[in-house]
Amino acid sequence: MDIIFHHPTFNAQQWIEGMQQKLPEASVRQWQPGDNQPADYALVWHPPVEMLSGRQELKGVFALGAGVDSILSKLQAHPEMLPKGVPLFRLEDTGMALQMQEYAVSQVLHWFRRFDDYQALKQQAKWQPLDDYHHENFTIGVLGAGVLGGKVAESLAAWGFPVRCWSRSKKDYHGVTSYAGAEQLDEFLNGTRVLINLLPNTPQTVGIINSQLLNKLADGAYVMNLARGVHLIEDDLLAALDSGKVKSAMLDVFAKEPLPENSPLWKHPRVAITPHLAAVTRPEEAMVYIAKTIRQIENGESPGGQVSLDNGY
Ligand SMILES: NC(=O)C1=CN([C@@H]2O[C@H](COP(=O)(O)OP(=O)(O)OC[C@H]3O[C@@H](n4cnc5c(N)ncnc54)[C@H](OP(=O)(O)O)[C@@H]3O)[C@@H](O)[C@H]2O)C=CC1
Ligand SMILES: O=CC(=O)O
Repeated sequence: MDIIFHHPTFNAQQWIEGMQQKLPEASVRQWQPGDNQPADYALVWHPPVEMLSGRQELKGVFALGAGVDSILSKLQAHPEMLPKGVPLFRLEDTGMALQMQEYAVSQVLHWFRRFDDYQALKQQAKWQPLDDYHHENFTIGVLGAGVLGGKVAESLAAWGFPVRCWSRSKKDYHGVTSYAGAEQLDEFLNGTRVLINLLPNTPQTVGIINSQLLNKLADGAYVMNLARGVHLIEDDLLAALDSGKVKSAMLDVFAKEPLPENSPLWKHPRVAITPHLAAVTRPEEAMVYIAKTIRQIENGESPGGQVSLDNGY
């Protein structure tokens, strides 16, 4: 079995040795331009078109992340990049759900305990106890209730918050009210105080967090974007922050990354920023998952994690 690997920043040696150890029967190599020797599987992130095109012999391509938007958008321009019938897999959880839970829970508690307000008071050397917020007025809405959104929603429900989620199909997560489809989006938004985005980037979800949507949230809402920058219209968020409709935002992803130095988001006192690391690929967990999936394919089973090219996620 031959496996080729390409990632613009990961330590290729670590991945080659790790995969080799997990699949001793495999021969794993870092793909180099000009290498068109046969391969059974490809592990990729931002793959050059020539790495995959024409490789009809592939039994699977593995995206080394959860979101496959960058691969799918490249496929639009170069459909030959994924030969017909070759399945595309992505990482499901592999340690990312826990990271997303840590990120979301810590920030929700930060807002709920009004640490942002106390930080602002501290700047003025003001000793001033504020009114408590109450769980019943702190409804959390998670946009996108898949592998990551579902786990985030459940972890926040465990803290006693009213939690709801929105997805294409109905969910049954513990302590979480499920809304599904475009027809239930308004109901989901109505009363949502904290909006957390974990949708995939698809033509249906681009620009979904816009003025219209923000205006449907509870007054003084909080917005956390953990999915993709293109989901959020940044100017609409800034307007909602300035009007007071949105009280604070925590952003991990941006329409343009790295976020340009002249973006007004940097200087906004009620916007917190992290550089797209809410949940990163953990090599060891990812390799265990990929090796298991490869074994399932080799045994003729149908593993999970296959991307639907029709749905775009
Ligand atoms: N900032 C970061 O560091 C990271 C960001 N991400 C982002 O998080 C995203 C989510 O990952 P993951 O949870 O694994 O993905 P999943 O595919 O498991 O979940 C996606 C969810 O979105 C729902 N959804 C998709 N399209 C629509 C739509 N049009 N309307 C309503 N709901 C929709 C799906 O509904 P249904 O269940 O019904 O299909 C599903 O619940 C990734 O695509 C990636 O962009 C991921 C990792 C790290
Ligand atoms: O943003 C990261 C991913 O895995 O998707």
